[in-house]
Amino acid sequence: MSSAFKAMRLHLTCPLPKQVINIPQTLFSYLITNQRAINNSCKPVKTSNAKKPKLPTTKLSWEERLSDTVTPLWRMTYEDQLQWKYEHQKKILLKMMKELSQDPTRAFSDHLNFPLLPIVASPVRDGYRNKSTFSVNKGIDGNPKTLGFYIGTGKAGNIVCVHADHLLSIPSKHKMVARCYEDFIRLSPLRPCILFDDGGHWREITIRTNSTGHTMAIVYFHPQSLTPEETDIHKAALVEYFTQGPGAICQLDSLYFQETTMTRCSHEQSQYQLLYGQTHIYEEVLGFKFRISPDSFFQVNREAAEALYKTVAELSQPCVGGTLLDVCCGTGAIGISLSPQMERVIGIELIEQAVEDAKFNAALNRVCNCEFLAGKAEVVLPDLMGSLSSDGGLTAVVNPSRAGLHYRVVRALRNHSAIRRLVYISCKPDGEAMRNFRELCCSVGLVRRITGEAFKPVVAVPVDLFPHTPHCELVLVFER
Ligand SMILES: C[S@@+](CC[C@H](N)C(=O)[O-])C[C@H]1O[C@@H](n2cnc3c(N)ncnc32)[C@H](O)[C@@H]1O
Repeated sequence: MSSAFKAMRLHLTCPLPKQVINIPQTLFSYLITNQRAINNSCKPVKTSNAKKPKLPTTKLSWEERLSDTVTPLWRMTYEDQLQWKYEHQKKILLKMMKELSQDPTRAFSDHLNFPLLPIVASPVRDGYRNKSTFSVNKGIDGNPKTLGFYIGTGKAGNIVCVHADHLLSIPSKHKMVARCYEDFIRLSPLRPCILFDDGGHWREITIRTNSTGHTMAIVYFHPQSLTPEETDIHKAALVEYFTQGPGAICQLDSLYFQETTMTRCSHEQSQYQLLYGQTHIYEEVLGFKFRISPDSFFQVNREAAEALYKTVAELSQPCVGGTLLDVCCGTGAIGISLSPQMERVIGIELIEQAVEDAKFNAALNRVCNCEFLAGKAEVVLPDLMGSLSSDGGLTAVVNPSRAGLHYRVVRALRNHSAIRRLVYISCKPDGEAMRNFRELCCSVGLVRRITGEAFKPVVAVPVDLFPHTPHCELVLVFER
């Protein structure tokens, strides 16, 4: 048995403090005072008839199978993980070079003709996530009110929800809140919402923590045909559970509730309702303080995010003094942390709560040279480019989600001749980002209305934000 495997076994046997597993249910009474709410929408959960999923034919336990799904590198030493990721990023860059070399008018070779610097390790390896989302579905014992992560797929109809107590990437506080929420929904007469049209209500929970231990929980709920008054009863029960019931052990600093009929919903589409506690969570990165709203993005590994932002700052050194465009800026972390070395920072972000946070964060840190614009980058940036002064130079840092940048964003950046250096940060460079790399580097005329000089990649640095998983952030610098 490998030492990593032994370590995991140990982890599996003592995942949480005992009192969290044995939640004293007698302390807590579910506050249902409105019988109509029960009659109308609360069919009891039939656990006895629930079909148990088939046991795996292999000798792997469910926990090992989940680890293999969520953190597939967990069996390797961290040094081996870094080596694996480095080689993987190299393969991706080689693929990029191969694609770029297809452009006959550009003299790209199909090998790496720029440096791939050593991978930057995460300062923390276990329990590093500051945000986790636990799903609700049928567990290994068939209980449909099980909180964890999925094995299997909806398409194959073989989803099993496995408790995440043993997962190396998740901190014990998140596991504790998830277990308590599971206990709560098991006490609730409302059914879980496994499929949106199945009439159930309780959905996933997201837990955010900061480095000082503050905890925010966001419960997602499908209202189905409940009236607001009926829903209020269940919100009150949730608050009671986490403030006076067994869930009080979690010491939540804020509890949010979002009623939603969609998989993912912004605050504008359906409000995040603060049920109790503080409105925001705060985090410190590179000496700057950041306010984070429930709807805002924040890098999941704070310590490694510091390493990422330091890397970006070093790679942006040649542009000191000019204007920085922080495209897809979230709560402003990159722009604000780079603001001391820039004359001006302009951030663009889709999520309104994140833009509000970014503006607040600039003021909180007494940073006066940052401004943040709300909207889709593909709408905001093309309009902005014409009015941008190129005095002192113009640099872009882009950090899109997995969907990559819209073609109009790339076109706007390429067609502004003052941008000589562009830093592209991607956690999935072999996905849609690859299309962006082609659009940034293709010769003029190859892509519709791209008239600006082409970029070329000059240096790449992988930064590991996600130990035990195959993912890492790739920082890729383009110049022209
Ligand atoms: C990977 S996060 C990066 C956030 C930030 N750079 C940071 O380090 O915290 C990607 C961000 O892009 C935003 N986003 C997604 N699509 C966008 C779009 N079309 N226009 C502007 N922002 C977008 C997301 O809301 C998210 O905040």
